[in-house]
Amino acid sequence: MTAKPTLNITMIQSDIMLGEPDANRVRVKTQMEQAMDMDIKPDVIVLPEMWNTGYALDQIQDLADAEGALSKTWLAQFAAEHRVHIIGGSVAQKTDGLVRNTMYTFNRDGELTAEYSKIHLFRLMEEEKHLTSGDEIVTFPIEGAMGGASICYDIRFPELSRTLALQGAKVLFVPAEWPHPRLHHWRTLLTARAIENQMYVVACNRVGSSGKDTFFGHSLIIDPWGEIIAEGGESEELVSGQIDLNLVDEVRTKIPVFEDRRPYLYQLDRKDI
Ligand SMILES: O=C(O)CCC(=O)C(=O)O
Repeated sequence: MTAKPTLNITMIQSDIMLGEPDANRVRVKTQMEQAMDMDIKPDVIVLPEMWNTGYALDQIQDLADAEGALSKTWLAQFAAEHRVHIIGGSVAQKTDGLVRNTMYTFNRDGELTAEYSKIHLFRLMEEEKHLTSGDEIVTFPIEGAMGGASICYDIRFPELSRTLALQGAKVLFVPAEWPHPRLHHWRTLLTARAIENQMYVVACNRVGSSGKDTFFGHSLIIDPWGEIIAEGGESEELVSGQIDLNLVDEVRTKIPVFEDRRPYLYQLDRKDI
């Protein structure tokens, strides 16, 4: 399948009710329906991180979606019914007794195209005490091109987005629950990932508060030059923008970073440091 050069993206910059998966599903579904009612209908809908439970980590063993079954079923149905790609943010899901922070993606036929579990767990929020990390780097087809999966804290690890780009990803998707006061880090890291990998970055952050954390939204679409195409405010909203996949090739031709790499010089591992 040849790539559709332009894609309309809508990010669901939602608030999330702590520990209430049923209510969150209803809320997110309503917002997705609003997105499909817009004049410019999205080709791709993107949800935030852990939208089913929020960071209800103390109760996560009981709240996590068993094998992600419920989340997968209704996201697949929505994708097929509305003929839209869905980057399903992430959900807490429990498989074989282990809870992971997992992204599911679907194509317009409602077929599951990828399953990615967050590989870098965020100790500042004690994720590592309650969740099990994924151990696989994941790309997926999207309209004839390739998307790369990452979740929130993952963007602090440039090795991940570089590996995804080397595997062919042209768009990096980043569902997040990123709180104040680190807005400067959010913008800077996302922009850097876009510029250094000459790829689009589509980052959907939640809003609202939970415990001591306030999540600032500012969902972003950034192009391969590092220019901001769309940015949300700090309240619930749909944040939309159009991406042009041809621009990725244009930028990579103009400044051939991938040809100029010297990978054999970058081979340090921990024992060499
Ligand atoms: O890296 C950060 O500052 C925020 C990361 C985070 O909130 C997360 O991974 O859930």
